[in-house]
Amino acid sequence: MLRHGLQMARGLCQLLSDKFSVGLHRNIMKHLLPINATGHAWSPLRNIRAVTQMAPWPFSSSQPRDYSLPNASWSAEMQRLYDQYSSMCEVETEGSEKKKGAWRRLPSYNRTLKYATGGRCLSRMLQAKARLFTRNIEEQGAGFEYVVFINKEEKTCVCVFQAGHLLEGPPGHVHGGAIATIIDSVTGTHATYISGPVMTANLTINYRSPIPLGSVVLVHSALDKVEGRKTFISCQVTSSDGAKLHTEATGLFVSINVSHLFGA
Ligand SMILES: CCCCCCCCCCCCCCCC(=O)SCCNC(=O)CCNC(=O)[C@H](O)C(C)(C)COP(=O)(O)OP(=O)(O)OC[C@H]1O[C@@H](n2cnc3c(N)ncnc32)[C@H](O)[C@@H]1OP(=O)(O)O
Repeated sequence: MLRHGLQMARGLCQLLSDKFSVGLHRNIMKHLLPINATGHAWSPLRNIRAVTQMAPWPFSSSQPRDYSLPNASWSAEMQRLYDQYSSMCEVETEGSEKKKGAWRRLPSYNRTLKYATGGRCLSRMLQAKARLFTRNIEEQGAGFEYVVFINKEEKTCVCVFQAGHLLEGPPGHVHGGAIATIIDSVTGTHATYISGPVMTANLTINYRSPIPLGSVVLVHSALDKVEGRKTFISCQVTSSDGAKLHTEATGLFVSINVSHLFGA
């Protein structure tokens, strides 16, 4: 329980770390880290620094898998684009100095908030088996292979996405629902980075040209505006060279108090 709670906390804190105050972290951590290994209440403020800074993973011999890293199923084009954006990311150099780069790769894990109950108690079985929709297929390359990079200065995101054979809709092409899923994931992650915890209120999609199964495409996400609790994002899915437009979308994301996910 502790391991999975901390796993999500690490991802969420990395996502939010540049943007938000300790006050928001306090709210999130209250839900993510309710008890420690000895059953005593955590002090979120006292432990946030340890959680965000801990490395390597202290509670298990194996780190949780970061699905945004390359694997053997990635095509040469996927790898090329990963390398291209990675080369523009900030990197730790010797002596822990950071080389400045506008881009940052976002890590990705296959568990989401473990304690979210949807307003009622989930069974332990369901909690244990819950997996992030896009990261629930064990066979590498069969489903969603993707990595998201965020540009902190331009407030844009790019996702390099390779659609596997299980995402077929029309013969030889990607299912519209799978395209909607990757768009929701990228724009939702982007909105979370900009505004903190959000939920998708509206997603409008125009499918312009089919995406061949197995191909690599780019999902470009841009911030349109923030109005109070509403974050508006627009998105384009293009071929990897940018020449062909596959899909266009706009999304509205509404900021939520995390307790919204806990039935409060
Ligand atoms: C916790 C974070 C974890 C992060 C981890 C990150 C790592 C992992 C990344 C994975 C990334 C996956 C990203 C998937 C993201 C989902 O797929 S979320 C799932 C799908 N979405 C839902 O289930 C949402 C269901 N709907 C709701 O819960 C509620 O309707 C909402 C959206 C929270 C809004 O309810 P509310 O808080 O009561 O707000 P409400 O007062 O109704 O509306 C606020 C404003 O928005 C407007 N509005 C609301 N809905 C609409 C609408 N449909 N159209 C137009 N305007 C609207 C209202 O008119 C109002 O406007 P103003 O009057 O302020 O101008």
